[in-house]
Amino acid sequence: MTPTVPIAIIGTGMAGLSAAEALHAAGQPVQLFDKSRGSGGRIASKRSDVGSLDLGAQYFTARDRRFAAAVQQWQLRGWVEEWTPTLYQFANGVLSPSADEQVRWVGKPRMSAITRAMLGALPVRFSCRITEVFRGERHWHLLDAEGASHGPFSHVIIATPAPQASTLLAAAPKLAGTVAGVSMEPTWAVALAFSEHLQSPIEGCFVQGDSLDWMARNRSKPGRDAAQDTWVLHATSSWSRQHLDLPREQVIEHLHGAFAELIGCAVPAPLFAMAHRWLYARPSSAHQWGALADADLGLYVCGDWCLSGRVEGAWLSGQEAARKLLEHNR
Ligand SMILES: Cc1cc2nc3c(=O)[nH]c(=O)nc-3n(C[C@H](O)[C@H](O)[C@H](O)COP(=O)(O)OP(=O)(O)OC[C@H]3O[C@@H](n4cnc5c(N)ncnc54)[C@H](O)[C@@H]3O)c2cc1C
Ligand SMILES: NC(=O)c1ccc[n+]([C@@H]2O[C@H](COP(=O)([O-])OP(=O)(O)OC[C@H]3O[C@@H](n4cnc5c(N)ncnc54)[C@H](O)[C@@H]3O)[C@@H](O)[C@H]2O)c1
Repeated sequence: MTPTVPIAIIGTGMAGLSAAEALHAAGQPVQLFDKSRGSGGRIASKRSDVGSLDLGAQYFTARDRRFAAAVQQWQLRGWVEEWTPTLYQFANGVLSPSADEQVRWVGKPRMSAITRAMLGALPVRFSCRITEVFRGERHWHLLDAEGASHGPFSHVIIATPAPQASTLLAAAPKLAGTVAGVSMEPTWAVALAFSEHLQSPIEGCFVQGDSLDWMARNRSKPGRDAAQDTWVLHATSSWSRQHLDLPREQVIEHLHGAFAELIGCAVPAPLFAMAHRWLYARPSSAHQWGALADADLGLYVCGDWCLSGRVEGAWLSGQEAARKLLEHNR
């Protein structure tokens, strides 16, 4: 490996940052890219007039020993805290308490605080959508949507949802074929804020319904702005797929209605409402790939969809991409 030529990492979600951290710790220079204005990907917190709202990942669990050790470090640094919501479930038309023993973690004071802290001072270019990944005589180069080229790079790690990764894999047709076979499901997310606190004990609720899948009281998480009663609602994959192009106001109206019917208390008109569409929210099925690679070429692909489709899976997949890269180039 030529230590002065950096490794390009496309995507600053949990998978890309996990790979970046591992490579940086091994003394390898990295250069990150993201099409968004900030890091985090689906670990997203939207700043709004009613405080910061976690619109993507709501919390995460740590079942793998290695991930649990990383989370322990994050906790010591104050990046994450345990969230202990009063949990409910809605199943077969019945709303009931559903407490359990599962430890659930959230970023503090917002979910995206974790990825922001992981990025630290690593070199990154935001608002830079990579459209092409190509190999020159010795090194890799990237082309962005503005037509600018970036490089040279010794290796490239693509850490995006599968449908976005497959379009960047023209240099490795076999890998591209595998990745193109992964489908991902959408999720509509809606945030609502009420000026008065709703008369409900619910802080998180797993819903088995036609349209709603999950609802959470944002202010029940540690470090959140508690002035308003803010809620985040997620629609099911199938409702989201069927209503992919519904105007945002209608998505808000529908999910607000479903929420009001379910929660069992008076629900006034929200003083704030917004909707966000996640096109590639979760893989349709889980895989056990860890990370994918054409190691001879120097191309690696990682993301939650290579494993469990959760924050933990994304972190593990990034670690695995870095491990494969370092091992192949020892
Ligand atoms: C609504 C919702 C709720 C969820 N709830 C939970 C939960 O409660 N618990 C849990 O564990 N998981 C949850 N998840 C899943 C979790 O968010 C993901 O598993 C994890 O964040 C994925 O990380 P990633 O790095 O693989 O991908 P991403 O976070 O999607 O990161 C990919 C990054 O690549 C960038 N990118 C894409 N294409 C390009 C390009 N061409 N050029 C440059 N940059 C590009 C994107 O902007 C993005 O920042 C949820 C997801 C959603 C959407
Ligand atoms: N909306 C999306 O796009 C998206 C994408 C990825 C993950 N997620 C969600 O992220 C969560 C992460 O999963 P995890 O395994 O880390 O967390 P987890 O163990 O809390 O939940 C896993 C699943 O188990 C069930 N469950 C857990 N505790 C329950 C309880 N007390 N009462 C009733 N049902 C309960 C729910 O169906 C839940 O979806 C899941 O809820 C998943 O649906 C959502």
